Amino acid sequence: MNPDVILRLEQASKQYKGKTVLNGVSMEMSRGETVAVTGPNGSGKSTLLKMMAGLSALSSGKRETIGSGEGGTLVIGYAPDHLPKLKFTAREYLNHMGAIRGLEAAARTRRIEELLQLVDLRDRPGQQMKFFSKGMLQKVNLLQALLGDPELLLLDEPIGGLDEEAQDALTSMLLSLRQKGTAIVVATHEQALIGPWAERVVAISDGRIQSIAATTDAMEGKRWRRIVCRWPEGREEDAKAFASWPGMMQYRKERRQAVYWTEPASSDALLRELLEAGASVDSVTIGSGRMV
Ligand SMILES: Nc1ncnc2c1ncn2[C@@H]1O[C@H](COP(=O)(O)OP(=O)(O)OP(=O)(O)O)[C@@H](O)[C@H]1O
Repeated sequence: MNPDVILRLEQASKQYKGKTVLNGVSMEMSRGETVAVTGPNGSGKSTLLKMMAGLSALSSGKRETIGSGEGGTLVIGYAPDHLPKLKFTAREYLNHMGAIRGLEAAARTRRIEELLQLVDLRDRPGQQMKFFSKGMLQKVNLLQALLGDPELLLLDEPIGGLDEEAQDALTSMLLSLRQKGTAIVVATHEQALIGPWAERVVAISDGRIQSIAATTDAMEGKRWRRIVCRWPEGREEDAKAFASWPGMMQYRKERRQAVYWTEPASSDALLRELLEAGASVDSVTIGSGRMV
């Protein structure tokens, strides 16, 4: 595994009662990498995040993680798409979650107060979460994911219910976490949330990755190699599997051709592997900036 890779899914599939909701998904997350997962309702975004979090078992395929926690564990923070309305106050709930994550009492209180400073929760003293608005619950949800100082942060539709001010605060929080080296995956419908902080956008539909693309902001001035090749009939899955090759910036299927944009440092190895795997290369182009 590439030394920066902290999580890897290989041909991961998920079935619920015989119905396939994720089908052969391969993807890697590296330290500090930021990814937005987009796709229509029911396409499998939440399922993908739960599998990445280790909360939902794979029906088939492989999940590997390597982190800097005890014994190489990866410290993951996960915020589901909503929190239930519980009979706890925000502090009680966060304290409870912090204890589950193994934070000792003093550190827990410090961390909770530090995190509460980041969001303007506006709860009343002693107010239980069952009386919280959707936006207030969402803020607590985000904070519980950040409690353990995660190396990988997984946020499922974090923007739902947040007012404009809170959305801006979330974006700047994601940017500063990225600078700190936290890897972030956000499942979202909101284009506004993608641009400023995500480097890659993974589009899924019908339980499969349809494309992986670098965002325009992330591409500014970046150099790439564009490799166009043809795969023999029936090898679509192999063609797509290369989309998660290390250094891959974008993959697109164009009629009978597969087009890969890769970082220059990875392009020779990628070319060799493509040829060895049976693809025939039509062209290699050098470029920078927007990938066309
Ligand atoms: N626990 C479950 N049992 C049975 N089916 C499930 C379960 N969880 C998800 N599904 C099904 O899996 C499919 C993918 O659901 P998922 O929640 O991952 O999609 P999504 O892209 O996150 O959708 P949305 O944008 O609406 O949140 C859906 O058809 C859903 O009904």
